[in-house]
Amino acid sequence: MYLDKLSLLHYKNFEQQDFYLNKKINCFVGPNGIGKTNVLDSIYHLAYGKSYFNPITSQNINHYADFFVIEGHFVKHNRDEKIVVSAKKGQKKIIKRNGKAYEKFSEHIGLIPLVIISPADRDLIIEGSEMRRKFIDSIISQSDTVYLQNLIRYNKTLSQRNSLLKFFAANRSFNQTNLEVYNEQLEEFGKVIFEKRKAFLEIFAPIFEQRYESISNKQEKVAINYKSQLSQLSLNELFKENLDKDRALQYTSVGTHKDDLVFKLNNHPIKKYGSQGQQKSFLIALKLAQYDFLKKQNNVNPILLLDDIFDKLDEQRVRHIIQLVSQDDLGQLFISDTHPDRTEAAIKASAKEYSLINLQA
Ligand SMILES: Nc1ncnc2c1ncn2[C@@H]1O[C@H](COP(=O)(O)OP(=O)(O)OP(=O)(O)O)[C@@H](O)[C@H]1O
Repeated sequence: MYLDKLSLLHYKNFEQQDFYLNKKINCFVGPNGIGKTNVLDSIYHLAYGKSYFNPITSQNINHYADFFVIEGHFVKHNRDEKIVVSAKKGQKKIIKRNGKAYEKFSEHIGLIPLVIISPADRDLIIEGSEMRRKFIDSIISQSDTVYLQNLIRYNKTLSQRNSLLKFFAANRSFNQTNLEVYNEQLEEFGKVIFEKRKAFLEIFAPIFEQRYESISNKQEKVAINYKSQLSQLSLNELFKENLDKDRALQYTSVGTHKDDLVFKLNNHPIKKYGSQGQQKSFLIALKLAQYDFLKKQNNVNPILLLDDIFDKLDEQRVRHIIQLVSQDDLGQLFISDTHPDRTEAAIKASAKEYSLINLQA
C-alpha cells in the first residue's frame, strides 16, 4: 500500500499544494516552522480522520480561510482508494472514500494502516494512564471492529452511569435497579475490552521487547505489564465493593477506564529512571511493534511516518533505526528532519529509492 499523491488546500500553514510521492521513501526537509510536521499530520489525518497533534478541527484550518481539504490517492492491493477529509468552520467534518461520505468515522478506521513516530509520543511515558489506554485502543481498533464497538458502547454507558450518580446526589435519592441496568451493560462491554486487551498484550509485549533489543543492541531489558482491576475481580464485584465510594465521588471509580500499562526498563519505571535517549528508544520500539502488529493483522505494509525523531539519539541508534525501517519488508516511509544532510546520508546508505522534498517559504 502506498500514497501516490497528496493535495492540501488551506490545511494549517499550506494554501494549496500537491505532492507527487515516492512509493518507498519521502523525506521532507526545510527550516523550523516551514510545515514538515504538518504534511505528515495531513497523512495521519487521512488514515485516522483527525490530527495527531491538534484534536481541535477548526485549528487545523489555515488562519486565512474557513475550510480545509486533504486529498490522498492511495494504492492498496492494486486498487485505487481516494480519501478526502474536509472541514468547514462551524460544520461537521466529512470523510469520503471514493466519493462516498462515511456515516460513521469508525467505519474508516483500519482502511489505511499507519504508524507515526514523533517527539509528541513522549506523552505516552510522562502523562497519565489515558494516553496509554488510547494507544492500545487505537492499535486494537484498527484490526478489530468488535473491540471498537464495545469500547464506544462502554464509554457511552459509563457517562450515563456517571450522570445517574450525579442525579442521585443532587436529588438526595438512590435507586439500585436503575444503577443495575448500567452495571450489567458495563460488565458485558468491559469484559470484552479486558479480555481483548489482555490477549493483545500477550502478543504485543514480546514483539516490543524484541524491537527494543535490536535498537539498544541488547544492552537493556524492557517490559510492559498490563494493570487492570478486572484481573482480580469481575466488574460486578467491583461495583458492589465500591458502591459507597462511587456515590460519594459521583462518578464510576472502577472499570476498564482505569486500566494502565506499566513501562519498565531494567525492572524500574522508565518514567522515573530512564534517560531521554532510553525513553526515546523505548517509544520508537513501541511504535515499531505497533507497525509489526498492524502488518500481521492487516496483511499489508502500513505507512510509517517518522517526524523529527533523530535528536537525542546516539549515532549507533540512528543507524540502527534507519536500517530497521529501510528493510525490504517495510512499506512507504515519510521522514521529516531539519537536517537534510543527516537524513540524506542515512537514507543513501540504505540503498533504497527516495525523494527529497525541500519545503520553502
Ligand atoms: N491553522 C494554521 N494556520 C496557519 N498556520 C498554521 C496553522 N497551524 C499551524 N500553523 C503553522 O505551521 C507551522 C508549523 O509547522 P510544522 O510544525 O509542520 O513545522 P516543521 O517544519 O515541522 O518545524 P520544526 O522543524 O520546527 O519541527 C508554524 O509556523 C505554525 O504557525
